[in-house]
Amino acid sequence: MIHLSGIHFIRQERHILEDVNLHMNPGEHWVLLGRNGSGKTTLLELMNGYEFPSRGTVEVLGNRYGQCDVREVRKNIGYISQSLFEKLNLTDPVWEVVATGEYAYLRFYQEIPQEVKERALLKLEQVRIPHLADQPLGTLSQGERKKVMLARSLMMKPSILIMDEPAAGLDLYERERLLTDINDLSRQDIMVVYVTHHIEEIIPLFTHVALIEQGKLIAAGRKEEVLTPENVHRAFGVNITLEWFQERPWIRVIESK
Ligand SMILES: Nc1ncnc2c1ncn2[C@@H]1O[C@H](COP(=O)(O)OP(=O)(O)OP(=O)(O)O)[C@@H](O)[C@H]1O
Repeated sequence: MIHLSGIHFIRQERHILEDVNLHMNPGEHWVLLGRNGSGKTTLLELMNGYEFPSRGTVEVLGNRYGQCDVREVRKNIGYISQSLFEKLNLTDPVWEVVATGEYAYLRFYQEIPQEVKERALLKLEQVRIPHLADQPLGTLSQGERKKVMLARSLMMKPSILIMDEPAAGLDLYERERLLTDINDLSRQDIMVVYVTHHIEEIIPLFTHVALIEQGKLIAAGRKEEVLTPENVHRAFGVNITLEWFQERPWIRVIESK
């Protein structure tokens, strides 16, 4: 599905990604985990074809970037990020914001077909906020806004859904509600790629983890094998113990004296 091979990404003489090899196959759901500035968002931008590597190849859904029409490939990729949210109009009603996801437009300039409106309402039900359909986007809580983004990205039936820190800034309650909706995606035929710095956001849906540190992959593979205290220490520079509870990893920080 997504194959990054021998990726180097150099900008302004800085080696931002160095020899990254990452292969994500059908049936897998991935978390990219690493500190601030480690290169996670850059990896997502390469997968979306918004950036091109200085060296190496990117292949998504059987299409090699540089030899295909990236815009066509993007029609199968949902992307949830803060920068996309900032482009949406806060005065638009929620159902309309969701409906625009159908065509990957930011706004409609003509009447929205009834069938598209109905599908938008269904998506809002799926993320458990049907009652907010007519409210302007700007009146929603941060957690509700993230759910709108999720519903919107599902409108075009993506094969891959890429999320860049969707739970950032949410309180515990809102974060867990959003994670429940994301976990429910296991019932659909969508590969999820999720970026975070928080280990406890690795919900049961996710099968694989890639740990990144200063542009290099420390480890990538099945989550149980990658999430060792040694690897986490290499990625975050913090000593921890890690416990699995209800299929999620939870950490305790060990103070170094
Ligand atoms: N086009 C660019 N030109 C110069 N520097 C860049 C460019 N793109 C990314 N960087 C730098 O590369 C590093 C990695 O950035 P990136 O946004 O990928 O990190 P991240 O892991 O997503 O961080 P965060 O968790 O803080 O969002 C940062 O230091 C950033 O400033």
